[in-house]
Amino acid sequence: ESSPDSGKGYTLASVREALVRQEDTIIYGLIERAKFPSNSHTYDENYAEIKGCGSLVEFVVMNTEALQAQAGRYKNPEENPFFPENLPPSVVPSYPFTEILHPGAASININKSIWKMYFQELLPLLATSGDDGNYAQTAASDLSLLQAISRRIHYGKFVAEVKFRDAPQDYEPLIRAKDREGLMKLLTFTSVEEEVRKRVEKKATVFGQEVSLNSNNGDSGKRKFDPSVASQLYQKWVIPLTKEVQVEYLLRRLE
Ligand SMILES: O=C(O)C(=O)C[C@]1(C(=O)O)C=C[C@@H](O)C=C1
Repeated sequence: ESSPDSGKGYTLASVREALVRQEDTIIYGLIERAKFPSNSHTYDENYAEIKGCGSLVEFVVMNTEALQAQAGRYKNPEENPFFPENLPPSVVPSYPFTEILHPGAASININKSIWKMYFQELLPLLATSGDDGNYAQTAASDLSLLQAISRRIHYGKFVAEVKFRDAPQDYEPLIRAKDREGLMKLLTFTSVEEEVRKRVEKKATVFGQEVSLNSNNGDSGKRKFDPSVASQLYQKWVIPLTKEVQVEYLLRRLE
């Protein structure tokens, strides 16, 4: 058995609880990004003219990640950088994070796909067209939302680990056969996915409403963003990519 045997506190129920809490962070992130219009200069390589960085958002993300790496962010196995190349080492004392994951987990980082999805698919649904000049703030809100989405998707590593520990006899033959389809089927719980999508849409509706003290006005019906964007995000990208991470993790689990 090559796996670390610590991490007994992790159960399928506890990792699902963590996923539920992360929904809040993602929805707040959507609300914060929706506060700004599209601000296309943030993403325009010809606008920023920053050497070696491309667009302003890349400049902000690369430099923020470098600073956060020094402050120890990526010592936590839940965190995965968007630009892992040339990150400076941590300058702070290390914390003994529970080593529940198989070492192969470190080689899984699908942030390139998440980045593409975010800018090509999600942002056009979320941001209304316009320009208010707040490019730095826009880039900062993109980064914190990207980090929340990335953390959730890569949390699939933890989900896969507890599923494997709960039923190694079911997973091992599929892993040895490199049977991606079989693994995908075994780790899928359709009814749980349905619950996740419904809860996310409900949270997006509740968190996104205008709160008024004047009870006569009641709910003005004004929304901070379209709740269906949150459910689409989960249905089309977050859940499928979390499952992809689980398959990738399981394929490395017996190495
Ligand atoms: O809760 C699980 O079992 C997960 O694997 C997480 C998740 C999700 O991404 O929300 C993914 C696959 C399952 O079909 C159900 C839900």
